[in-house]
Amino acid sequence: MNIVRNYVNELRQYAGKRLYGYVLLMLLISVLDMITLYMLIPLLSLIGVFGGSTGSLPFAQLFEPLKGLPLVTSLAIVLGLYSVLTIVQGFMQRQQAIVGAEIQQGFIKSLRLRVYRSIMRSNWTFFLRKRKSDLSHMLTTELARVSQGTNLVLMLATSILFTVLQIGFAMVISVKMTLIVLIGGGLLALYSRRFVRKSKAYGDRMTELSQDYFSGIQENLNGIKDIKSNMLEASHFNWFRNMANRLEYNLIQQVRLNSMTQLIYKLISVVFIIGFIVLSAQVFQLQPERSVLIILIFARLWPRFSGIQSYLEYISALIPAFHALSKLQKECQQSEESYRPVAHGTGPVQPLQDGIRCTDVTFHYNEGHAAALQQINLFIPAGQMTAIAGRSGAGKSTLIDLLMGLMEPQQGAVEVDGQRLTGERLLSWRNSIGYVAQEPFLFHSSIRDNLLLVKPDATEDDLWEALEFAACDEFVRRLPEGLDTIIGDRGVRLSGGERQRVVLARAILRKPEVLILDEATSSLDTENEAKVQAALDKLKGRITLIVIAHRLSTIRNADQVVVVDDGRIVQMGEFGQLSRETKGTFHQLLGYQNAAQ
Ligand SMILES: Nc1ncnc2c1ncn2[C@@H]1O[C@H](COP(=O)(O)OP(=O)(O)OP(=O)(O)O)[C@@H](O)[C@H]1O
Repeated sequence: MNIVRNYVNELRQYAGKRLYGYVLLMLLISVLDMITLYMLIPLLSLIGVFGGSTGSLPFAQLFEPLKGLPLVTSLAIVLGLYSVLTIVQGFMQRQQAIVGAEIQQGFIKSLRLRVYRSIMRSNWTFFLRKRKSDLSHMLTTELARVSQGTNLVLMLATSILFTVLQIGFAMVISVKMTLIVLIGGGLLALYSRRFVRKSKAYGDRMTELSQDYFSGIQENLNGIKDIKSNMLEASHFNWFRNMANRLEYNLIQQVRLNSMTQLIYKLISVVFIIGFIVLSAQVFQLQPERSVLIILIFARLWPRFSGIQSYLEYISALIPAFHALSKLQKECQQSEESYRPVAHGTGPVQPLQDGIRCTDVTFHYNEGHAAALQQINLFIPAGQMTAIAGRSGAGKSTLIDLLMGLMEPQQGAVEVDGQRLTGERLLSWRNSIGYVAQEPFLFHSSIRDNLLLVKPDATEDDLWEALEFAACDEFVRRLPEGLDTIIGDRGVRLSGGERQRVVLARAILRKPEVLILDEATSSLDTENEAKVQAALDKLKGRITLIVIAHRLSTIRNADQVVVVDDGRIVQMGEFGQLSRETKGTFHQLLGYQNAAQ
């Protein structure tokens, strides 16, 4: 129930005055509806039905003047009035539809922006916990369901208002008859609550199923090369078919439920109408014009009434989507970065003076699981090159992530120039870093756009200087449109080595205080690696370099090599010195590599 209240509150807060405008239009349309309905009686009376009498109806005196007029004139007046009212009502309905759509779309846009902003402001640990496909699912399918729900809520409100007004009108015609209908309707609504609950259960199931469907498709498409090369198409198609069957089953069950309640309402409406006619004529002995009017009212009201039930069921099925989005926003808020993000290039930058220090740092990805890093004590001096080496899974990338302030250690501290990495200091620290990840990421856009992303005001010369640094100027010149060549989805049209070099150029373009390379040259051939190596050597002393390298030859010139094994620092020192420690891990790693070459 809370979630419904939250939803309505959010909708009210967003729509503000427009919501009142919408309600006012609803009210006017319903009133006009009643008037046009009421006008049918004098019309029928004029053509001789009810023996020309409407005297027993409320407001009947309004039609008295018509009686003295010739039939054609009075008919023309009534029909003219009827047409004008219907046309005005039509215009109002159009306006109501537009305002409704504005409220619905505007609300969804604001929700979409809020959810996406919350996701963007979340810290790295949040993304480690979440499946990316779940986030895409929230921003697409679940938002679309909430949008659909918003439309239904507005329609439900319209139906409720219409129903209340028509019931009020019916009361004026016959209190007893209306009370009978109300009691019947009330009992039916009570009985129908079970259908609403069942529909909510289908909605919950739909959220789960569509989440699995979405993540499955995304994973399969990401791994399509493996699937094809290992002939796994058939088993993946089976998974897909199974998923499609479950989605189909769930939706059909929901429609079965909804159509069942509609059928019950229809059957009951037949009983009501028959009972009504018998009661009005035989028991309450209503005048024919009153009977016709009240039957007309309820005949039109009943579909609305059953519509309310139908809306309630569909809305209940869509509530889980809003719940899931609210939960996601809450999670994001709990994982919010300690600083407010700023536009790229506008944030503070603080030069690294002394260095980065880790004191007794211990980090677990999951509570209760083995630590990925334990008791790390390390100092990375400013302006020097520090290399991190170790076996696969030793904890090198985890250490880098902690140094960048992407994650916080559960024990110990990471300090930059003696300051903890929180709030403004974290912002200025991140702003000072150029980072090249293991799997370099490029947008589907031109090379120029990919570079300008980090420094929009870079000149042509700046761009080429960065490309030259990363040893990719030659291959970019050879591309059909040079810098303006569009590179495919995540840069797939470039080779692994070319991608790495463009990303390195992008990182260097910012002229960062600290350059962090996580196996950033692993896909380069020997010639290009030597070029990048020479360029990095030139940077020594000017910026702080932190490098993870599998190929140990690339860190020969490092000022300091840190060897990590099983989450601990096992050796630390200068390259030559470590290679001479014959019992050490580093010597072993060197031995494996020499043997492999
Ligand atoms: N997101 C994660 N959740 C849980 N455990 C993780 C996660 N990322 C890494 N680990 C674990 O932490 C340990 C260190 O991983 P890390 O990626 O830091 O190693 P690495 O030395 O960089 O390895 P590689 O050279 O293969 O990239 C590994 O045991 C790994 O399984």
